[in-house]
Amino acid sequence: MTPGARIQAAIEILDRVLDGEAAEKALTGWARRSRFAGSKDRAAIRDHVFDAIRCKRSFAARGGAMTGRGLMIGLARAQDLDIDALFSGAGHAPEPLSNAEVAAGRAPEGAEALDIPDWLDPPFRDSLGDEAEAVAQALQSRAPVMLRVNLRKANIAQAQASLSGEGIEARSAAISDTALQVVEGARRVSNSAAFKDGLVELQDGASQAVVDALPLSDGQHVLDYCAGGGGKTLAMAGRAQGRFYAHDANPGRLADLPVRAKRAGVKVQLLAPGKIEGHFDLVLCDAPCSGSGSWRRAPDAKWRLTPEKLRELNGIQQNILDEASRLVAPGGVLAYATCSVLDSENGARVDDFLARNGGWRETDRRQWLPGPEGDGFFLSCLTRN
Ligand SMILES: C[S@@+](CC[C@H](N)C(=O)[O-])C[C@H]1O[C@@H](n2cnc3c(N)ncnc32)[C@H](O)[C@@H]1O
Repeated sequence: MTPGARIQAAIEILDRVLDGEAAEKALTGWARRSRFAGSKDRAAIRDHVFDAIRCKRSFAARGGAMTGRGLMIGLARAQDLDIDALFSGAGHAPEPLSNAEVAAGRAPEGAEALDIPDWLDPPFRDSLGDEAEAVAQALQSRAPVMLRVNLRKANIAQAQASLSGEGIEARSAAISDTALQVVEGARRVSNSAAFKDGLVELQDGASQAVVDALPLSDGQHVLDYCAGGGGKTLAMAGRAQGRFYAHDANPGRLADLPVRAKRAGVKVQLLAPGKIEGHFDLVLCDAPCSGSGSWRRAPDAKWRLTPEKLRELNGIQQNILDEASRLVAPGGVLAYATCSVLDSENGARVDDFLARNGGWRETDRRQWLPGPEGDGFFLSCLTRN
């Protein structure tokens, strides 16, 4: 496909996304209908689509319309691409710009320029203070591809050597001593021997840093209360020799965990909702949240969040803290984490829990902002007296 034809494909996919279809579904549907497209075409189109969703407001302003075509004109202007060459009308490229389109478009301003919804601008700024603009800008760009080295199976150097043998270059990252940042060959990772043999997992750097910060030690009974796919369960099991349990309100989410645990060479026991017995030394609640710290990876979530949905999430987070706190042994730790940068999901939830419950003290609180090696994350460790 020519660069122009890739732009036309992105326009068609974005029109579906603007009509309400999820980005991944729109991309998959397009790929299924377009067997002629090679893997490089699909990757380039995916990049265009995700770049445009991350910067939907600012690109629409620059491009003069909130349409697939407007977004791609905005992208071409923002990224200083050759518009006449891309919008040539030749072959499968989009039609040249009309005089009205050439005249349309303006520099975005304020929250629009930062690609933050207007309603969210005040709580976003209140939560992040002087860092708000830098964080919004970080959320406008692509996320790094990060791996976690499974220390049960390899050290950093061994994992790097194995990856390198398959054309994947990865450098160690300051955010965690298990983290590698892939700098070349990212698309080959999931088919590599290092991945299939359990030496590495795909995991964001800040997710790894959160696990590094947990008070884990050998022999503990550890419950991952909101385990989802089990990324953090496996990261914890990679760090210490203990008994690891995974639970999720939606047990279907745990479906892949047994296979992943086997690949990683660790044991994890799954616990069904309502079937948790006893107390644990450490209970991790990686709570459902807005995902605002990881909007680079899932940018449509940024535009779907509403004040009502955020309030609903705050209620769920409060209930999870209450439920999980009952499972912590005396002297044990309740670790509350989100991949959000919004205070209503982070510090405010913990403060509310502490105000309503005696017998706990906060022994750690940390915030990671979206950066070159990781997403935004929050962690609070509450120790039970
Ligand atoms: C942020 S995700 C977890 C991601 C996972 N820890 C990982 O690292 O891959 C949050 C999870 O919480 C689960 N969840 C939602 N409400 C819950 C509840 N009341 N109790 C337990 N889990 C819940 C969701 O099904 C979802 O899988």
